[in-house]
Formats: sequence, structure tokens, C-alpha cells
Amino acid sequence: MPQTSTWEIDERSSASGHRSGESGTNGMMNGANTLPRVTKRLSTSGKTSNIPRFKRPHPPHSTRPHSAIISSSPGIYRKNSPSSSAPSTSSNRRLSQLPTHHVHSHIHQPNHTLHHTSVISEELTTPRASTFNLNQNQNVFATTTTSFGSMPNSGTNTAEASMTSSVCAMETDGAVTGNSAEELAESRDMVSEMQKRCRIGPSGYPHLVKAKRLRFYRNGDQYFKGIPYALQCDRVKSMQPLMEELMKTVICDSTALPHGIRHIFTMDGTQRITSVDQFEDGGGYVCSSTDVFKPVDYSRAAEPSWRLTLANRYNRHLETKKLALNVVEPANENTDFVIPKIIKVIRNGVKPRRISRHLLNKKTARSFDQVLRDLTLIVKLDAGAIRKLFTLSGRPVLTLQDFFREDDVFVAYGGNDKMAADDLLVASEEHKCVGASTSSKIRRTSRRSAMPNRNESLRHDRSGSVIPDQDQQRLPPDLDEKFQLVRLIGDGNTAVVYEVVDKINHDRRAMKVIARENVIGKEHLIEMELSILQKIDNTFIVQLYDHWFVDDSYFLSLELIEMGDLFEHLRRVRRVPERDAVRMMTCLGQALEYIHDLGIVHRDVKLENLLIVKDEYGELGVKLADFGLACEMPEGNGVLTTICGTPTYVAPEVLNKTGYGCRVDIWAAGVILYAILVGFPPFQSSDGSEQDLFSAIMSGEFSFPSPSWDDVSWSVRHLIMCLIHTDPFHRYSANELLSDEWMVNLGDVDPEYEEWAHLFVQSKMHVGEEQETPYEYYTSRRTSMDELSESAGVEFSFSREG
Ligand SMILES: Nc1ncnc2c1ncn2[C@@H]1O[C@H](COP(=O)(O)OP(=O)(O)OP(=O)(O)O)[C@@H](O)[C@H]1O
Repeated sequence: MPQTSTWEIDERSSASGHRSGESGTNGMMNGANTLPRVTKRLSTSGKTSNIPRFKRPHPPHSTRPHSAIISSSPGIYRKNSPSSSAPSTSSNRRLSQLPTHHVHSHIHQPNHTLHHTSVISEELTTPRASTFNLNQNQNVFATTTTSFGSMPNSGTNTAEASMTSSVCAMETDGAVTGNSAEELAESRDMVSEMQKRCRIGPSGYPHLVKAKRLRFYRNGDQYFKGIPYALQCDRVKSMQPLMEELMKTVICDSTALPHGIRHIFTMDGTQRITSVDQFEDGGGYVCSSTDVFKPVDYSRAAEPSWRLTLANRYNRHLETKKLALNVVEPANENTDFVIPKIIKVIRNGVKPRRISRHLLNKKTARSFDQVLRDLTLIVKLDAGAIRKLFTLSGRPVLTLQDFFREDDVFVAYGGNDKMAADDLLVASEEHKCVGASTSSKIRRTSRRSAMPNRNESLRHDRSGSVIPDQDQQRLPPDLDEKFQLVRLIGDGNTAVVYEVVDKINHDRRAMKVIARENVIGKEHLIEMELSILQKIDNTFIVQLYDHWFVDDSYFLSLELIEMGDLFEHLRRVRRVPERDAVRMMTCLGQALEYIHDLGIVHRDVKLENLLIVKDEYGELGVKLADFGLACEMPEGNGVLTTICGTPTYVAPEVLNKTGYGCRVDIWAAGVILYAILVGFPPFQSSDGSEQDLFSAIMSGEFSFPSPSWDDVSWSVRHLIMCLIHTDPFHRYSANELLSDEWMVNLGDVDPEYEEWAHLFVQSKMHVGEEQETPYEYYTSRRTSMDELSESAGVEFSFSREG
């Protein structure tokens, strides 16, 4: 029976991103868009593809039937929901609708009479100005009002007290004349509302429920000293309105709380607050976007208050400059211009000098002084603190903003260091470490410019590793007895890889050799790589057979993959056809699903780390290699925070320092799928700087430019959008990648689905935002970032890895 199917976009989730009538292939998309739920209705059972497929040794957790929802995107959490203060809003509305004659009324209660003189509508709009004239029992209300007035956030509370008192004023037991029955009923409603908010004290008079004085912090933010907040449990009865109200305060910060407030923890993280009753008066609590608590000493959280005394001439220069520019030292520096950027700092001294890299972003670049302080820890001058910094063109760095101009290389001096004429000249040995941007001239190129070459290392301390005696082509004696060295087959930043033959059984192997000197201080990464590789046994991952530590070097005997890596393959073929791409993605998806199930994140998924294989049908596939940056996820709901990976493939949450997990590998898979189909990656820098690249990544905006993308299906573009999604919660998992319609059908999707995908992708495009250059190829590569600024304390500490 023929199969018919229809595809639907769930309007609830797609409406926000849809721009009807827009089309064209030159548009930009924002990876942050909410992806629509897609449901497929089948009139018959699902069809089976007759195209040969890779065997899946480990079935996915849940095999998704054809009719399942393809995108897992839940609804976006909305900030500032209008429902945040619903109860009082409705009361306010009712009060303000009342005729003003109500307010000049006498209230008769058994033991007292209140005379209310203020106008209710005024009280509601100007709560602090409200006054209560009490004929009797004035003290009762005075006490109550004072109690709230002393609370933090007392504006709201005073409003509340004022409103409640106004309600009191209307309880007249019929003494108010001229009221209609409707108005009386309305008054009664308000009275019962008031009664809910008041308790009858020992004197028989109502008094307001005392607010709990709380302090709220941002999860993981050691610099935020918290905000005081008075919680009125009678008004804020559940967590949702509380979180919405908090989100309107300064606590809401896109870096620390990228998805708003979704969870609140106790200060020690041992308890998640699920009900407002759990808050204790005087307590401190931590607001978080995720359910992962970050242990920070919140009670000591404070803006950094130290200052460096800049010495001598530089100091004078600084002061003069400040005076000239009329700079007033701000309490909190403006950081609007701060976007992620890696800077390289040359430690002044004998050449070749030590060059350190440091990532600046909103978290690490909060003030000029703080950056100097962090750099002092990283660069480790003999003279102690860094007192002076100059660009290679000789311009002094005097403000935070100076770090974010075109230069990304700086020379650091201590207080007594003297500048020499050739300090600003980079020696040839230093060029490799300093990278492409040694010149202050900006290289303005098109978005589709070539990327830095593979050997343009970002790791100054890992260059030049050739371990075995190359002249003699021999392994160390112990291993030489066992293996015959055949040829060098590859090299990376850390390792060189040889083909070897086992002298006993004649098996061919790859021997990866890592010199200890290349990983000094990072031995734990090698240990981690070994421990992870020992746990792994999967068809789609390069197998580790054995390992040794000899002559201060690590030797890893690995499965030999002879066809080279995907980067080299892409360089040869320029672009991979969809039918090959889908198979490669199936292999990668299987590998990622396997390691993610084991709680392992690879963190360096890239073309260079996918080795090409052929299956029994002669079809191309890949195997995942190089677990040099892989690590295990922290137990429980922990996240990773170490900044590492390779710039082109790095996910935005890594740069944002908001904590990340397995989905960073999925982002990289999306970048790979994009790159192999057209020969260039989705995110590139327009000027060759990482700063520009990172801001492109964090914006999540990429495009499918014509003509490169003209022949590529809409189904695969839809998949790419589900992989390159800035919100990791909405990004596909490995399992969802494998269950995607384009993947399941090996690229041969139903015309209806293709049509739906076409509409979907077009609905996310913003036409004309970027001028695309014609077809260009992705012909160069970038190496891993490793961990940036490992010495910069908490900002770059390992979460569990070290
Ligand atoms: N098992 C293998 N079989 C064949 N070639 C391999 C194998 N493992 C690695 N290679 C080749 O050697 C190159 C370098 O290996 P690898 O990526 O493991 O080194 P690395 O120094 O850890 O890399 P990176 O620069 O990413 O840190 C790979 O790009 C690949 O071309």
C-alpha cells in the first residue's frame, strides 16, 4: 500500500521565527531560533529504505518511529511574563475602578474606627506617599508599616501595605451609603482578599504577614554580591512568579543566567527550592538557569576591589592620558564592547619569549585592573605584577577597551622592566605561537576566506614534537623489539603518528607518540585520554590496543586507519556529496551516541579527527579519533567549564562560560556537516581574528549562500539548523541526529518532507543581511585551542578534569 505523509510545523513554537514571504538562499539564520515541532502523519506503516546502511552496533535508547516528533525543542522560557504579579494586579485594577467617594469613608469595626484620607488611586501609583490617619489604634498600623518600610525592596511592600489598608478602609458593614449591590460585592471581595493577607493579632487587629528577608545570588558568579529581596509569601505564593519578578531585577544577567532563572538553590547547593515556604528569613539563595549548582563562596562574592599601582613613567603616562581624555575612573567599567577574544601576551625577555594566550569575554574582562591581574597570574613575569602592556605597534594599553581594538598580541612588562628597541619585533621562532594576527593591520577579507593552516599552532608549548629518532627511524629499544616503524602518517599539536608492524603477528598498527615535554602540566589530559580510550569499544571509534610510557614519552598503539582524515579528503574532493555525507554523519552520530551514553564528551570533534574508512559496500564512512581533550562528565548534573576545543567548531556555551556538556560535540557535528557539503565552515572571521569568529559563533547566525548551497537539499539544511543551535537544550542530541528524517532515509526523503524543510528553512532566513562571496573552498585547518589560560584561577579551572 503506498505511503502518504504530511509534515506539519507546530505553530506554537515556530511562529516567532517565521517571516512569511521571505525566500532566497542568501539569507541568514539565527541558530537561537526556536525550532518548530515537526510531526509526521503516516497513513500506513513506515517505509524501509533499500539503500545499504551502516550497521548500528548499539541501538539508540529510544527508536523513534516515523510518526514521532522530530524536533525536541520545548517552548522557550519567557522572561517578564505579564502574569508575574497577577493577584495584586487584579486587586489593583478593581480598586482603581472604584468611585473615589469610597475613600472618604468611616470604617466601623467592633473596637476601632479608621479614617482614611488618601485617595486610593494615588496610593496605588505612589505607594511610598500614602499616609494613614488613624483615629484610633494608630500604633498598630504604624508598626506594621514600619516593619515593611525597613525591608529591602520596601517600595513594593509599602504599596502592598497601602493597598491592604485601602481595602480595610472599605469594610464598612453597610456604613458606606450609596453603594450599589455590585460595588458592595466588589468591596467584599477585596475584604476577603485582605483577610487572606492579614492575620488577626492578639489585640484583635489585623496585621500584615511579615516578609522574609532574602538575598539572591547568580549561579557561579563569584563577582555578584547578591541582591536583597523581601519575599511576601502572602503575595508571592509560588516559585514561578517569584522567578519572574527576580528576572526583572539586576540579577538577570545574560552571561551568568543565559536562560533566565529556572532553579533556585540554597547557598551550599544541597537543596533546590521548590516552594516559597522553604525560604528562610535572612537566608541566601542562588538563582540558576540550569539544574546544575556551581559551588562558589557566595557569602564572599564581591566585585573585585583591588587596584594595581602602576609604576613610574607608565603610571604618569596613564594619569596624563586619563587627564587628557578626561577619564573618570568608573566604579563599574562599561563592558559593552567586550566580546570573546583570545589575546596573546608575550612575556618580555630573551627571545624566543614565552607567549601565553588568554580568553577575554564578559566574565574574564570585567575591568582593566582585573584583566591585568589575571594576566599577571598567567604570564608570570620575573618582576611580578604586569605594570605595562604594549601592542606590537607600540601603543600602550591603558584601558579595558584597548584590549578589544584590532591588536591581539601584547608585550608585557613588570614595574622595573626597560623597553628595548626590538621588543616589539616578533622573532621567527615566536611567529608560530603568535599566529596570523601579528600585524596591527587588519586583514579584511571576505567571510569565505581561507582559514589558518593546520600547523599554525595556538599552543606555544606543544610545537616541534618528533619523538622517535627520525634519522634512524627507530622506536625506543623496548618497543623496537616488538614493532617495526614503517612511516610517519600524521602529526598534530601534541603527537606524531606512525604506521608500525607488529614483529610477531605482523598486524599493522598506528603508533601515536606524545612527548612528555609537549604536555608538561597537562599529563592529566593524557591520563584521561588513556583511561577513556580503554573504556571504549565501538566500530565508529579508533580502537586503542595498548600503551606504554617509555623515555619520557607516551606510546599508544591504535587501530590503523589508512585513508587519512576527513580534512585531507575534503581538500581533495572539495565537497562531499549528500549520499556520502549522510553516511559519514551516521558514523559520527553512532560514535557520539556511544560516548555520550558513557558520559564522555569528546570536545574536539573536527574534520581532522575523523578518519576515513570504507565499508563492505565500498561506501565511505568515518571513525572518530583523538580523545586528547575528551573528558567524563561530572557525576550528577555537573557541567564542564574548561574552555577548550578548536575555534571553528567551538560551541557558544563553551565561550560563554556558562557550563557545557555533551551537546558541544553535536554543535561541532553540525559545523562538520555544513563544511563537508560545501567546502567551507558556517562561521568564519571576516578579519582573521578569533574575536570576530567568536562573535559570529555566539550570535548563532549563519547562512546557506548561493550558489554553493543551490544543489543541497532543504532537508539537510534543516538538520544543520537543528545541530547548530545556540541553545544546547534545544539542540539535537546524538540520538535525535540519528533519528532525523534525512539521516534515517540516507538523504532520500519524501518530497513532502523536503517541501516542508524548504518552508521551514526559508522561514528562518533574514534576507540580505550578509553579502556572500561566490564559491570558495575550505582549504586550511585550525588546531585545537587546548585549555586557554589554565592559570587564570576559577575562570578557567577544570570542573572535574583536573
Ligand atoms: N589511528 C590512526 N590511523 C591513522 N592515522 C592516524 C591515526 N590517529 C591519528 N592519525 C593521523 O595523525 C594525525 C594526528 O593525530 P592526532 O589528531 O591524534 O594528534 P594530536 O596531536 O593529538 O592532534 P591535535 O592537533 O588535534 O591535538 C591525525 O590528524 C591523523 O591524520
